[in-house]
Amino acid sequence: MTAVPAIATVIPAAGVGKRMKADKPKQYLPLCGLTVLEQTLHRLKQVPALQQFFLALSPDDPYFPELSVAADPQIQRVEGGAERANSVLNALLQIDAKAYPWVLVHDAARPVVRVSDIELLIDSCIEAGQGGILATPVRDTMKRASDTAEQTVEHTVDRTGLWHAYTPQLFPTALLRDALQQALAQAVAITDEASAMEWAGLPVLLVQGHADNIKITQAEDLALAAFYLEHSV
Ligand SMILES: Nc1ccn([C@@H]2O[C@H](COP(=O)(O)OP(=O)(O)OP(=O)(O)O)[C@@H](O)[C@H]2O)c(=O)n1
Ligand SMILES: C[C@](O)(CO)[C@H](O)COP(=O)(O)O
Repeated sequence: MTAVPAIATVIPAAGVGKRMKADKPKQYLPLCGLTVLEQTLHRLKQVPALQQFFLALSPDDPYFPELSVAADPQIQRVEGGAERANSVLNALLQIDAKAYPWVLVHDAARPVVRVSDIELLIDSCIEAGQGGILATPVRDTMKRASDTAEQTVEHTVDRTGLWHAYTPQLFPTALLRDALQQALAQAVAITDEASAMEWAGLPVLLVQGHADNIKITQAEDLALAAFYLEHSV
């Protein structure tokens, strides 16, 4: 068993939740008696290797100070950015890469991630000596839409080797920070940490996790997340 080095955890939580169409950002919506964000923090804090959290919040976030976790000394607040990648980079720039040579990034909007999957990701990446992501193979037939006004199929996409990328994503801190900073400086489209590492030509492990690690994005996701929270191990 390889010794686990110190890992900093970044939680992007500065989004507005446009697709949720709710009266507040989705990370603050109620879920099984807590907020979505608190449920996510509860999962992450069950992993002994995760001791220091960098929480990216909107500068004018009025909700977080009302939560009991606002007083948690393990949580350092960081100013969120215009896009998710900017929020993550702002957090990375606050991390001492010598003190925390690895960084795990996990969406606030993914409250049902299994502790066992997080630990599988950590063990797999540290053992391999390279970063990686939780992911699951695509199970549905995938279609590419035509660019006409009506929603029609242009063609079926070969799903061989296609995976859904989830979070957490775990990488060497300095490598991710530098790759993300350079990619954003060159206006590269970055939707997850792995895409910055790929752009920089660095390896990304695919670690198969459970498909119940859903990202709360639209209204129907809340009921599914509640079901998984009440039934997941
Ligand atoms: N500028 C941003 C945008 C998003 N996020 C965070 O990144 C995670 C995944 O992003 P997404 O699901 O897209 O959240 P939103 O951007 O809030 O959703 P939408 O695109 O519907 O507005 C969420 O925890 C969100 O809070 C962030 O920290 N900073
Ligand atoms: C990071 C992520 O959750 C991996 O699937 C996803 O890319 C976030 O995308 P979003 O559009 O910011 O929700």
